[in-house]
Amino acid sequence: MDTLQSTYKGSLALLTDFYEITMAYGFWKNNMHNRRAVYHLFFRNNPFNGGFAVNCGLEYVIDYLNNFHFSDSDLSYLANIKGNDQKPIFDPAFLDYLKNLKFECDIDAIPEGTIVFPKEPLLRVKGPILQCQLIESALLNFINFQTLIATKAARVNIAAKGDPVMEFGLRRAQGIDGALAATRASFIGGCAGTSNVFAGKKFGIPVLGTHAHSWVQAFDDEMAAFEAFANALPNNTTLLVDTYNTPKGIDKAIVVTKKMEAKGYKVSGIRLDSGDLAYLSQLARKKLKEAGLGHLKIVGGNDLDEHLVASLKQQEAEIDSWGIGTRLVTAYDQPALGGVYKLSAIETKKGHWEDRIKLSEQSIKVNIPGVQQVKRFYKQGLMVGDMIYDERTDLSGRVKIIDPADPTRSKVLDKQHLECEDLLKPIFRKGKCCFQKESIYDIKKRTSEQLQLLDKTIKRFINPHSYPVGLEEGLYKRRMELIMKYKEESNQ
Ligand SMILES: Nc1ncnc2c1ncn2[C@@H]1O[C@H](COP(=O)(O)OP(=O)(O)OP(=O)(O)O)[C@@H](O)[C@H]1O
Ligand SMILES: O=P(O)(O)OC[C@H]1O[C@H](OP(=O)(O)OP(=O)(O)O)[C@H](O)[C@@H]1O
Ligand SMILES: O=C(O)c1cccnc1
Repeated sequence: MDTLQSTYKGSLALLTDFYEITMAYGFWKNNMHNRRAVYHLFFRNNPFNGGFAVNCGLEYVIDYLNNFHFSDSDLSYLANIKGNDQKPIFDPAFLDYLKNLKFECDIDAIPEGTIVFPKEPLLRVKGPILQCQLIESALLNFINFQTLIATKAARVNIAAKGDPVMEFGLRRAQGIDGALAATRASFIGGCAGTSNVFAGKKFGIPVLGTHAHSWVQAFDDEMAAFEAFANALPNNTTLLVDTYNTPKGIDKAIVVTKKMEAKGYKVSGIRLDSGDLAYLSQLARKKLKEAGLGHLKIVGGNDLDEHLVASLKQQEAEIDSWGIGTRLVTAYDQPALGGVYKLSAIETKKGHWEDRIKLSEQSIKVNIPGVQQVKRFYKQGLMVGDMIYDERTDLSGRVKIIDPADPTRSKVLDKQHLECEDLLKPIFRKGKCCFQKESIYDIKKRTSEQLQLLDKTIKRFINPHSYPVGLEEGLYKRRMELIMKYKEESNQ
């Protein structure tokens, strides 16, 4: 299914920052628009002070690029944008050029659900510079948000230790796509399903849920509310027991459940949404067991995140499944990933590429030049290090990776003895998609398999161990030489 276009019908070419279009115009005016360039999309720090991120959002990128075109109404909108002289900024011949523009870049990207780390390219775009530049903002929008939420979901699921986590975020999400994309990313990150029915239909993922406090308030008493709900949905009933008094609510749910079970129905369980979730869930479990209903599931929620879930687990809360909204879909403690898209090489003559960097006071912010690829090394079933290298480099035998932020940190990786794979896979060639779209279930499976390959010291929430990502020695030297060259030039 075409996820993006079926929601946002028509052209999305204007889903960009205005400066991308003014630069495109500048390239065209200077007859540079067909000069080939390479850009990489990457982030600099793991979100949530964690040790990893879950790559997500590529499907939106593919949909967007498969349909990339400027519609007539886009062009007439651009034709009406005026400069300081009150005259149109763009030459009509440029708008004609945009009208006939066909996307023709090569894209390589890391598949969704892959565990990724700072500095490494999640996506590489190579092609006419005007086209590479125009798509920057949309690509960052898709990948930054979904990677952030998939990572949050993975963390919550790690804390839940295999218990199902239901994503309940629609009502607190940042707008429609903030909810939709967050539901998709949460599922990929490990959630079992969503309360968002629109997203459930669109992505083909399970919809789940219980009932609200308003259901109980709508009846004269709680028992009547429970009975009415259980009778209406006898095989899909989870009763919310905390509207008035939780222990009494549990007792009433037990009475109603026993009646339903006597009639042969299967009630799912109860939900707790306030108070001390450890104490109340233990109390509920005791009461349920005493009533012979130990098999009922207890759902817990209320402003939870990975830290509270971990704490509740440590307190031996008797919670079987978790309902999590606000803090998951809004990435409450870190509202943006901060991924960037940087030019790293340009073709100056046919077949001759020149490295490009942007200097910064902070050396970590200086980007990596070249045409990058990422090689991941594995040892005894665990990921042991990632090497960013220039794909034109001949790599034979042992390779050394160096941390660009701290050259004293280096690691020798032996290509002969370690298993390894290149992470960036071909997605578009000359503007044509060459990647078989993956089902959301396969992507979710990849996340869970990849998390198994990651040492537990990297998955912990407090002071996680930092996974080794370094530059291949030759690329490290090239970057340093470029930094020195540009620094010397700017000092002259
Ligand atoms: N045993 C526990 N350990 C740590 N945190 C808990 C525990 N039980 C609940 N919490 C969390 O503490 C916070 C308490 O929220 P809050 O002060 O709003 O209380 P409440 O019970 O929801 O009250 P209200 O009835 O007003 O909604 C929530 O984020 C909840 O998930
Ligand atoms: O706490 P979150 O992680 O954000 O999870 C979603 C919340 O949304 C609902 O509350 P709300 O008060 O909106 O409605 P309700 O009457 O159904 O509880 C639900 O009860 C959860 O507490
Ligand atoms: O079904 C639920 O229990 C639910 C749905 C949305 C938000 N909070 C809870």
